[in-house]
Amino acid sequence: MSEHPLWPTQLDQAGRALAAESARYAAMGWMRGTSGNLSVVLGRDPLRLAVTASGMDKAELTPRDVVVVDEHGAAVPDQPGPARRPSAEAGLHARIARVSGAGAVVHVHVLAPVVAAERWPHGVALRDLEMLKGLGRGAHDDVVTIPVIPNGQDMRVLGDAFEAGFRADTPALIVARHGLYVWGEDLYQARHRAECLDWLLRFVVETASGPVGPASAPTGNGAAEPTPVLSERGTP
Ligand SMILES: CSC[C@@H](O)[C@@H](O)C(=O)COP(=O)(O)O
Ligand SMILES: [Zn+2]
Repeated sequence: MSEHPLWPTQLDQAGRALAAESARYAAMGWMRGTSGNLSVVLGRDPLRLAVTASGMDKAELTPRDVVVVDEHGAAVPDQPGPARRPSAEAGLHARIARVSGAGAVVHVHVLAPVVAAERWPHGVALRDLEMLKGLGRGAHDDVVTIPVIPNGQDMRVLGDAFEAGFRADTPALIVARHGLYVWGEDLYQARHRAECLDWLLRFVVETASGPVGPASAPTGNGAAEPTPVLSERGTP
């Protein structure tokens, strides 16, 4: 018997949405290989999320390739669907959903955030760009700093680092040398934010100037000097 009587219906709806969104991100090249994962909140008391199953081709997910997890990202007993392992990063999804109050969290392996974090490892500052309105922020007279945390495999450590830098008005996080997390009220708001943020981060990466070298003094971007990166064409 399921923990919650609404689960089978809720999970079916969530599974359809998660599979459709995953296919869309995969077609965009943001979920290469088996990378990336998505979640939606099913309930808050106690916290329960439907998260994409681990290690699967995210272009090919079916509505049954989702797992219900708890506030720590652990699969709860008596899942309605087939046995699946939850995303290895479900713990960070749950933490983000709990701390931010978001209804959906998306994690994609898109390149621009990772390149930006390489250049500004203490946070990527964005300002004076119309696309900031897509994050719910001002196009002018506002500086939006996207936090950067180090990569790791322990989701509690990543969750602590996320929470330490969390601001309610900044719905995104870059995990260095890894990828991007964005959240919103639902999967659609989260995607719209992710798309705007990709544009913004591509802009700052492609318009950044200055020598490539070890991180040092702050720059006009409000973060650190660049460290070595490859361009999107793969050249230094
Ligand atoms: C190219 S595999 C990348 C994974 O290690 C991980 O970072 C990822 O995004 C997907 O993990 P998953 O467990 O399938 O949700
Ligand atoms: Zn990942």
